[in-house]
Amino acid sequence: MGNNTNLRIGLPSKGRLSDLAGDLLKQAGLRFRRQNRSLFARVSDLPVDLIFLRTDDIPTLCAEGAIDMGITGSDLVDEAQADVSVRMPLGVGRCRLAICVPEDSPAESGKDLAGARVATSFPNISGNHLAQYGVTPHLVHLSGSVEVMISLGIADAIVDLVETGSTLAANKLRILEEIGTYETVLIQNGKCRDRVTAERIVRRLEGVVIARDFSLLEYNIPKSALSAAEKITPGFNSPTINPLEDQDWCAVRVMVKRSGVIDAMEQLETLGASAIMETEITNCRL
Ligand SMILES: Nc1ncnc2c1ncn2[C@@H]1O[C@H](COP(=O)(O)OP(=O)(O)OP(=O)(O)O)[C@@H](O)[C@H]1O
Ligand SMILES: O=P(O)(O)OC[C@H]1O[C@H](OP(=O)(O)OP(=O)(O)O)[C@H](O)[C@@H]1O
Ligand SMILES: [Mg+2]
Repeated sequence: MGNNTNLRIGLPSKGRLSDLAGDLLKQAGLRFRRQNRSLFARVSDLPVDLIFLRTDDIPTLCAEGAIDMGITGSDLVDEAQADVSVRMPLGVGRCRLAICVPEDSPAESGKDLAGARVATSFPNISGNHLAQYGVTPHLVHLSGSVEVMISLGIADAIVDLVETGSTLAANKLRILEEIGTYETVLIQNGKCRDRVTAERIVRRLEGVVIARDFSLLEYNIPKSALSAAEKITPGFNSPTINPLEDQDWCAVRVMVKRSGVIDAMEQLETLGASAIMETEITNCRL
């Protein structure tokens, strides 16, 4: 282990969030090298140690103070009922938690699950969700491969994560009801060892997460159409507008949601804009 005063951040040691978390930190300028499967890495030039842990242990270990911050799924934070605060969503690892039943089940909602056997890795979330209907199912707590439990005869319904839905289709299951949507988050505990460094980490990650979500759009527009153009591209705060040699025109620089860039470009062109250019940004401070 490193120095006892260094900020400790817990990262998934394996699984689908492991690379996503490591890439985010690297893009945010944290330089580290994880020696083959080592559970610990020191960050260059910052008083930060990275501890590689199981994704589902990170909320509890953060609440207990073993780590000060962590990257994990918000589903796992809720399930662990851990006393941590979510500092920011990280824009990756989006998924839904759903109650699922066989395709040919007559059930119409979670209310129809009274007395049913429900297999899940999320007994707390599932139990609390069904309790709001006054339904207390028999919960079978498993750590994985939950979808197969209905055909094994262990369960009548399951509660599991759904992303594309292909695992459900392969097991001839359908969604009965969605419980919630989740994503990868940065968490922090209340007794953080080094708050100044923790804030620097939050600001750095914010820069990366916002940059991944936005593009920089530049275009020239007749001044007469400027206010209409500003409605299409209002910007993060407000657009930057510069004069052009032709006094009837101006140049605009503005942040635009990446998912809406093509649409915005088409609308601007229709308004009479020219030289419309999208630039990808990798990091920003707003
Ligand atoms: N399709 C998905 N299925 C499961 N989890 C997903 C999915 N998409 C995003 N996630 C997120 O990833 C978390 C699981 O991360 P984990 O590191 O355990 O990966 P894993 O690939 O499921 O590993 P394991 O092989 O141990 O099950 C979930 O809690 C959820 O937040
Ligand atoms: O909707 P989909 O895109 O099919 O994704 C959802 C599936 O992926 C996860 O399983 P995982 O691959 O983590 O296997 P596990 O059950 O061994 O954890 C999850 O538990 C679902 O089974
Ligand atoms: Mg899994």
